[in-house]
Amino acid sequence: MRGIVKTFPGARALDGVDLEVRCGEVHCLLGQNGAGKSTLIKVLAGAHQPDEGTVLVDGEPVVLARPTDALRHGIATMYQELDVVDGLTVAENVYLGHELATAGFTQRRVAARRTRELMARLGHPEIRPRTEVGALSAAGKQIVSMARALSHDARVIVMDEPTAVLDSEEVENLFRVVAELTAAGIAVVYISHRLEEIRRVGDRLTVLKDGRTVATGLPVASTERAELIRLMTGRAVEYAIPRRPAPAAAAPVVLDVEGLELAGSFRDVSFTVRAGRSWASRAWSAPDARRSSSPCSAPGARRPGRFAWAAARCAPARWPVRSPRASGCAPRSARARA
Ligand SMILES: Nc1ncnc2c1ncn2[C@@H]1O[C@H](COP(=O)(O)OP(=O)(O)OP(=O)(O)O)[C@@H](O)[C@H]1O
Repeated sequence: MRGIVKTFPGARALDGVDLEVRCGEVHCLLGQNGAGKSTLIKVLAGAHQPDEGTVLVDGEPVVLARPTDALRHGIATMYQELDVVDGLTVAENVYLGHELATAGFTQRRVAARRTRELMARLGHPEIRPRTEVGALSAAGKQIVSMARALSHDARVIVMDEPTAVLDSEEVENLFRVVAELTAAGIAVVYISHRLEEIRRVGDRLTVLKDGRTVATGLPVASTERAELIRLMTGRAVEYAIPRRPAPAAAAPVVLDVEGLELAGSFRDVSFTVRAGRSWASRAWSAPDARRSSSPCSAPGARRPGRFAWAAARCAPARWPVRSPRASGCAPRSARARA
């Protein structure tokens, strides 16, 4: 992609972006919110038309006027907001928009067989072709979306925040699939905000800021984290994440949680938070600490600090949560702090 410009009313989303992706690499696309990543991949997917710039496939300029053009050139996109149809079966979703040429019953049988093969390749043979997609978890729907990308014989697969809906085991499976795809020469454009993940999975990276390419083709392995933050924010790391003065060791406890449990979601979570401290959760990395479908998993509740309070408000049976008042702090300021 060369010199891509895209303007919306009131926003110049892309202001001359360059991106070069090679066969068999994982090319990570980084940038803060609003940097232009989604707009760029929508141009690549044929969903947006650029105002200026060129897209080249194998060195030849192509026009991606609609999503089917992108697919024809082997570019498939898995969007963050899962684009599967709940009321259709897995096989119908995989072949949606490019139904097999054979008719009726034969078509359904062939689609089912190929879908089974794709699911086995993706490490999920338990996802049956005739299952209705609405019955699958978010992670299952993502696998269907990936199977659809593979069914197009894609040469470039764009993954927009693919791990956002996955737990740690499913993330490992995704990384395995990505390694298999790249070993077969398929290029993956990988968008993520998680720098550790990029470090694990990526080969090269491109950083966008305010609709411009600020770095492209950097090797992931030798690019320091601090450099990435500087490129994304335009500021050195000490300014992007200012140092906080260390809290006094004897600072009062504002929140004290012991043996927190929500059946099927997490167990035995204990922590205390002292005034002036931030608290980083380890709960979500515990083997059995999975995302909950309870009200505790409401947006924001996954953020560790708020999680503590959101969980406290859900109040299941076994929660010896000691109130800030008991530890001698004014509840109001404690709540504000948390
Ligand atoms: N359809 C639209 N109409 C108007 N402005 C838009 C539209 N789509 C994107 N923008 C604007 O373009 C800029 C780039 O947005 P974009 O969604 O591409 O960023 P992003 O890097 O993907 O951010 P995020 O990580 O939050 O998804 C933002 O200022 C956004 O508000």
